[in-house]
Amino acid sequence: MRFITEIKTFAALGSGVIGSGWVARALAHGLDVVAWDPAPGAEAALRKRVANAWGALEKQGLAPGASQDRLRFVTTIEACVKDADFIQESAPERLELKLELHGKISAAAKPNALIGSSTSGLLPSEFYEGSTHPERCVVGHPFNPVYLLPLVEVVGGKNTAPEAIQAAITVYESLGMRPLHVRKEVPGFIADRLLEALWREALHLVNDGVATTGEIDDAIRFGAGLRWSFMGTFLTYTLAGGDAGMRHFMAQFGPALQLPWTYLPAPELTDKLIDEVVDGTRDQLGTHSISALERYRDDCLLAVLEAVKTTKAKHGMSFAE
Ligand SMILES: NC(=O)C1=CN([C@@H]2O[C@H](COP(=O)(O)OP(=O)(O)OC[C@H]3O[C@@H](n4cnc5c(N)ncnc54)[C@H](O)[C@@H]3O)[C@@H](O)[C@H]2O)C=CC1
Ligand SMILES: C[N+](C)(C)CC(=O)CC(=O)[O-]
Repeated sequence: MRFITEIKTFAALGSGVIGSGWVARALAHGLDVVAWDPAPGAEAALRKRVANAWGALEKQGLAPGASQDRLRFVTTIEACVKDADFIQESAPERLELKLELHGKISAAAKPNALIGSSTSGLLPSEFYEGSTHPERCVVGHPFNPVYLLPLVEVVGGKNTAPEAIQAAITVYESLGMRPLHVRKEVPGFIADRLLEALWREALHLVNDGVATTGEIDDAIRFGAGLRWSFMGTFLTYTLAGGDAGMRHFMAQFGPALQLPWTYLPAPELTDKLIDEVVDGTRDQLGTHSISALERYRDDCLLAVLEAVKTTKAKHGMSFAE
């Protein structure tokens, strides 16, 4: 089967935080977008989110013909997918819901149109179980905000054709993304395994009264967060080993891994902990609205992306390296 990789029409099912991010990215790349979401008021909410992202996308550079007017909102799954060249599902993270939804999506879609799911960690072999032509079904796990962050984890299930993985990578690249093929189908894939470990420890620190949510965020944003935008943990720690590199680093800091610094199992989400986290982040928000902070975040990300791109070029590297 030849899967469609030159896409003109992008279908988005589910238009919450992530679905609307996909819609904004696809529109900015000059595609026609058809969207469906069953919630009352979903179309207005989607158009508002896309409008809030558009300023950042204009600064980054729109493809010729890109326009918010090329978004069409429809009222059925079938109308959303029947003419689509590529389909991206961003529905709630519930296995039963995705299983049922993908049965309907895949039955109505063109047989060679690729189907991607934004799931953060559910297994494609499970939720594509009842799909028609499951060989074209993949996970394309993006990162928020989808319209700016390049990473997309591409994961196949037991029925996914290797050519479909390659074809999905081609499509995501055409949308300006940096696909990472997760070769083994494991819950949480790669990135969320890492992010969730950090998140668990952060919740323990709040629960144990060690730090507020704001202090924990400061511990990230003024330290490791700055270097993570251009260098990952393994290479960073190689440099931290000095001239002897990772071998010296392992000898010096490896034994500390045996000390009980981290808990890993998540704390119980008691009402008290939830209140502390919510109150802490409310203090951090201050008088800023979510959409104002989204625009601030987008401007910061554009600045970081541009700085990393320019600096890599100075060192003879491409952005994707
Ligand atoms: N929020 C995040 O940071 C990230 C979320 N994801 C994944 O993206 C997917 C969507 O998550 P969010 O956008 O955060 O959720 P959300 O709650 O913001 O949006 C979900 C949307 O799905 C709609 N919906 C409800 N039932 C539906 C159905 N049967 N079919 C289609 N749509 C339906 C809702 O009306 C809502 O607009 C999930 O699989 C999640 O794991 C992936 C990366 C990051
Ligand atoms: C919280 N989350 C697991 C849904 C986050 C992601 O999947 C990726 C992200 O954007 O951090």
